[in-house]
Amino acid sequence: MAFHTDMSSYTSINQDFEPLMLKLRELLNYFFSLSVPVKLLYIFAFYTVFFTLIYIPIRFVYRAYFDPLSKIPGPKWVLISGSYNKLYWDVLPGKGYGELHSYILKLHQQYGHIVRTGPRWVAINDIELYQEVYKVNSRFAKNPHFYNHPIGNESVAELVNIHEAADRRAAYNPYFSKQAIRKFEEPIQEKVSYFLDRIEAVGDKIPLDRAFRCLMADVITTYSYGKNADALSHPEFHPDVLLAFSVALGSLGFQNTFPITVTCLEWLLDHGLPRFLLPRPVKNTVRFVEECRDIIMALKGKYSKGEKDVHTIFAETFEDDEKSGRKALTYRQLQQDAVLIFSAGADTTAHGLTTLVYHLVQNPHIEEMLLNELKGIMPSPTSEITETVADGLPILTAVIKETLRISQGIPSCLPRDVPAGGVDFLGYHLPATTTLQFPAFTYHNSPDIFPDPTKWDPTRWLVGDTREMEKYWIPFGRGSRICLGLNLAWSELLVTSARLVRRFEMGFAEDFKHEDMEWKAVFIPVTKGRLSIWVKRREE
Ligand code: HEM
Repeated sequence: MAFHTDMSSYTSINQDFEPLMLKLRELLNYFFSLSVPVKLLYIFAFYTVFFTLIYIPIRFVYRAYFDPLSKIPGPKWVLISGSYNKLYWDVLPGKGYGELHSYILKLHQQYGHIVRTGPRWVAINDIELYQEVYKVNSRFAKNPHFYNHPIGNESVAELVNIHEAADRRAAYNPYFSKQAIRKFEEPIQEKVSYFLDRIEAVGDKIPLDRAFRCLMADVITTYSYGKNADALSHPEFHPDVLLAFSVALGSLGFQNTFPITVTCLEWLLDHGLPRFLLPRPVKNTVRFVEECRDIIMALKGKYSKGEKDVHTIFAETFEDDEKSGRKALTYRQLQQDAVLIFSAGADTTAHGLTTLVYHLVQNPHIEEMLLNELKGIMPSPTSEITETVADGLPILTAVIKETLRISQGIPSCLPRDVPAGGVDFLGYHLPATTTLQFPAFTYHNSPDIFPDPTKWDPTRWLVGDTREMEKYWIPFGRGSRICLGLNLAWSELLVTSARLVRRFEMGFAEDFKHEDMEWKAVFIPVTKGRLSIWVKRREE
């Protein structure tokens, strides 16, 4: 069979393209003749136009209509860019900053129990599914993009590998059991006594939120490192160490989005960058991290010489554990855990106590109920109360539970990833690596479970069957990654609030403004301003 080719058509196509090719060649010649900066400018302009007019719109259409998650309801704007979402909620100052939890609550009210909140993010409002995801030995691991801050990505809280995390926690768990904390009661009582004396001496315009932070910092450092940070003796309750910690906390979103900046800073410091060139907050933060590291390394040195007289929760991490096969922690892991335990132990509990006093002052009838309960056990305003006794008091327990519900514990989303094989939730298939969000804020604000949910009302815990409320009460998280310091925090909350309320009448100071108690979620809740109060010792 013969093939007949019509060569004349090829010739005509070539002729059609010739002017175009010539134009293109001219353009290229022109481009190569430009200086380097102008060339770079052109490249930048080309990419900008390509990304905004072609890549982003095509990707958006795919995400909105063809992606496996596209059937899940939710607003469309969140699909434009995951990176932009991160900037909007965690980095850029503005309406969104620290408010993702409340946005998610609104989305549930609008779209239902499951809602798409980003290209790969799905938020869920269903307590049975929460329990499935946050259970002991769950297959849903912590999300590696969220739990990734250069200052802590090797710490126990940011370990995303389930087995590694279980191993590390096994080293710390014995120090955080109820019995272990009870053995430590004396130093807690001592520090609470000093705290009460200090605020009594100040009397008026006490920045109580800061004083609570100092108290918690002193407890956690004594408990963890066997070394008191001595924050409470600071005249304004604002020592450098806590200032540094606030800076580190405030920069978490930035660190997470631009980790390279911290890596560069570390590299520069290791290679001789003079400290005086750093702005004061950064300098303080660097010093804070280094101090935690030095304390922990000194302890390790002592332990390796057999001097084990100092109590430290790090004892099991200094050497290999032959029985379980666990390796000793590296220098960096130890440093990061030292920083983490300090930070996890100070601000969370302090924010809870701040919220407690803020509401108690506004609800004298609850204060009266609590005081009467306490008077039955603490005969004088300066009486102490043990954790064991305090733990059985119904009104005190109700006040703390309601406070942690309102103050949220950690309001951030604490995201978990769908494991290999995907899952079917609420009628939708969620493929592996979908990131699930279950902020406590959603559950603590369920109106069917907690009627009038924004109202601080401890009496709701005192009537009828509270089992359903307990299920929805998740300030410490649940499952294998539940708060490591839960028993310590509970003990601090009980003892501090009981002794504070028994000893003092309290009121807002003249300079206090309610708007100062508005908070944003910077991982944990951070209030806009100070809880400024006066205290007066109650009569015997
Ligand atoms: C009222 C006080 C506290 C609250 C509401 C609270 C809340 C939480 C929550 C919700 C988590 C889970 C985070 C996640 O899933 O990523 C957590 C983890 C953790 N908490 Fe607390 N916490 C408190 C006090 C403390 C204290 C006093 C310590 C002291 C050691 C502590 C140490 C930790 C650690 C190390 C983790 C990480 C555990 C892991 O990832 O396996 N917390 N906390």
